Amino acid sequence: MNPKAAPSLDGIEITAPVPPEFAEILTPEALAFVAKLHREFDARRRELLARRAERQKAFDAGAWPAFLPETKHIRESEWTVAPIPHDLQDRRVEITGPVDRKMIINALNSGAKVFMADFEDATSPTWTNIIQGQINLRDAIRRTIRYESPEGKVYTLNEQVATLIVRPRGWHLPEKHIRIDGRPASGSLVDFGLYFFHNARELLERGTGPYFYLPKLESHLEARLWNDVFNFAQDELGIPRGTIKATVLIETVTAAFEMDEILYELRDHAAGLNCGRWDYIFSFIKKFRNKPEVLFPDRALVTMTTPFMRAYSQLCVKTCHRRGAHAIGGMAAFIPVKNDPEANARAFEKVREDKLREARDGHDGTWVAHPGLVPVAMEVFDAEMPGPNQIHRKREDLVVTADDLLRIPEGPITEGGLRENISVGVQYIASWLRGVGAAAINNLMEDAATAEISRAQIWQWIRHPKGVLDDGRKVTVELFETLLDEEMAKIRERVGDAFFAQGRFEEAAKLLADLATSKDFAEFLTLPAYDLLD
Ligand SMILES: CC(=O)SCCNC(=O)CCNC(=O)[C@H](O)C(C)(C)COP(=O)(O)OP(=O)(O)OC[C@H]1O[C@@H](n2cnc3c(N)ncnc32)[C@H](O)[C@@H]1OP(=O)(O)O
Ligand SMILES: O=CC(=O)O
Repeated sequence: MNPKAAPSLDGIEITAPVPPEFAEILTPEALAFVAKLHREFDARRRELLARRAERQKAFDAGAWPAFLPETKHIRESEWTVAPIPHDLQDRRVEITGPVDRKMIINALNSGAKVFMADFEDATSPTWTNIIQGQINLRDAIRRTIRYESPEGKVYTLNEQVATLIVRPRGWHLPEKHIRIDGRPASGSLVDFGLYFFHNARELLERGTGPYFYLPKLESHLEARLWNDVFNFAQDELGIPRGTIKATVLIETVTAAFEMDEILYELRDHAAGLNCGRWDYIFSFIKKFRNKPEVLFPDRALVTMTTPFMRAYSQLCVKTCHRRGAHAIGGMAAFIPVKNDPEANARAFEKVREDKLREARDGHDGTWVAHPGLVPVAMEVFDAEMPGPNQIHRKREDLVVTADDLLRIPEGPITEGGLRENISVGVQYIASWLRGVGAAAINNLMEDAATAEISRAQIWQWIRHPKGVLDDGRKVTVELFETLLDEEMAKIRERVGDAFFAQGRFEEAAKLLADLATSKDFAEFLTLPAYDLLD
């Protein structure tokens, strides 16, 4: 791009305030770049979303996902992804977190190898969060970031920090405050475009690069769209193709059948795949919600050792290693428990077990949600993985079939499980509406993906003829509403009247009730919730 040419801002409209510090991100050049991405790719994005809806109709009519016959040659031929840069070779522990200023500093300083800065499920996409997040990342990359807490504690970066990877929003999410040619811009292209425009060169000059996590892909065609976006963006800024490196979250059941194809589409840009386990569970329930055979037990009973989950994570390892890419594990939702040493020790042990299984299965690294968990995961991977990664372990012994990927978990639905889904759903949505996209609830990390599981389960249990509690009661709208009232009373008692009144709990409960009881299943809770956000 010629920096001297005046960018055209025709057709670009910003419907939210732009104070001077936001204007440093929303420069005419950066906005023109985002608009170019939009004009080139938004129609395809919308076509791919329509394709998702068509596929849903086929699942509702009885079809199941399968390994695609038309891409057999990709699965069966030998090829590898392009070489992985030096600072993504060792990814044994990755910490994730929202693009909050203090947390960015804490995460980069945490001792983890990688920090995944999240514009997606850990961030409530208020206008301030999104644009301030870009400011925070810009300053972190240039090492000028500083934060002073209300108590006067000053935060700055250590000499040695984690490698930065950014997760833009998924293809389904709009950015309602930026309209281009009369349409809301894509959240993915806004997050990617602003970050890439402002930072790609700076990152390269500092010896790293523009690295991304790509969420919620449902097919290799969606990966192809990202690849085309990357090529276009690199050409526009005069950066060699292949500079961007992307790790794709395998967090939809349809993507699990297209892991080879996704890596193939992105082969010049692919760094690996990651098992986004919470969204994966959500996707499984969502895609098959209308199938009589599919009914999940309580959320707490579906874990990484449940056969369909284990099958998909093992297939991820095998696929990645055959293609020379990293297979990153997933998130243990346990976080440190304050003021209860026994519960804290149990949480750490759960995380340790989870990471040990991942390391032994062949994963090259894993996710943690909290700096306090970095040493636990690090210790496990240091003991199990002496080299920077274990891509050499090809795991040819593993055979994972379509049936393995589609094995339905079994187990009871309990009143406790229903109550937990209701309580967590309300508390998380209320937090999101207050502008906080990741929250500690009942000593677990909850983000958009975990709340999606909760509300999807309630919806399905109400509708499925076998949605029956282990004490014989059918889950109905009436039972849901009774328990919702009771859980709301408990939340009120716990948080106090004043916070309850201002904490958006009533709106959250209404939204949860709409999501759980409406005839149609909402694709993502963050879409109707976004209408309630500034
Ligand atoms: C399913 C998925 O998509 S997973 C990926 C997306 N989800 C996430 O990234 C969630 C990340 N985790 C978090 O946001 C947080 O850990 C929470 C919200 C769960 C808990 O946060 P808190 O309640 O602040 O925890 P806690 O009080 O124990 O924090 C202690 C310190 O660690 C910091 N901290 C906690 N988690 C993180 C994190 N992930 N990154 C950076 N710093 C963190 C806090 O800011 C706090 O810092 P301070 O002592 O300097 O003030
Ligand atoms: O994005 C991660 C997940 O587990 O979902």
